[in-house]
Amino acid sequence: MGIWEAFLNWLRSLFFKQEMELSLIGLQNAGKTSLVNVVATGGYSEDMIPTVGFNMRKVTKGNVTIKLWDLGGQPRFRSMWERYCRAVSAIVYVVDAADHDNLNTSKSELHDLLSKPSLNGIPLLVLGNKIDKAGALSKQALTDQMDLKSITDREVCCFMISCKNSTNIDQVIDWLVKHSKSKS
Ligand SMILES: Nc1nc2c(ncn2[C@@H]2O[C@H](COP(=O)(O)OP(=O)(O)OP(=O)(O)O)[C@@H](O)[C@H]2O)c(=O)[nH]1
Ligand SMILES: [Mg+2]
Repeated sequence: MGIWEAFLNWLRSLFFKQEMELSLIGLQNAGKTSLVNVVATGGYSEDMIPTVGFNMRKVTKGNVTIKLWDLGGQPRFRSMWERYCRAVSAIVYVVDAADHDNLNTSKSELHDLLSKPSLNGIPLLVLGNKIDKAGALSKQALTDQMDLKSITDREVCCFMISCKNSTNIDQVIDWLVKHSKSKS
């Protein structure tokens, strides 16, 4: 390519660079760290270590750089969720759609978090994970059980995914990219 074209490309990359920061929340074992791995590298493992505290990872998709805060879901880490959600463009809440015993806890933790005034209006993406498992809920059932219809003060979206089989991960990435902010 000519030098002029190269210059234009460079200029374009400056102007169209987007970035976003988001937090991954949800109970332990929901699959948050697995989702980060699938989005970042496409890799999946059964052998996961529970997240202690949090991890930060940067992932680039096209022109968008996404800074991901992957938080621990065990009860002792839940009190810090709110702090890591304050400045984000979106909250991603991961639910194990096949773990019927913990759905109620997952629902109340979500609604508790959203009741914090500091998080007013931040868009929410709810992901029902592990749909490869027999007994995983349908999207409608998850929407009902998580009482998502009662959330009316912000944008709410829900997808059913499997980190294991990479099902609907592209939809998740599309949604995230659409919610990124322009840097310039
Ligand atoms: N069958 C199935 N298992 C999954 C899927 N996604 C994650 N898992 C498994 O669920 C377990 C927990 O995954 P993690 O990603 O560590 O869960 P987490 O939400 O990060 O857990 P904490 O860090 O403790 O909050 C691991 O054994 C994963 O292999 C999926 O789509 N299908
Ligand atoms: Mg984790």
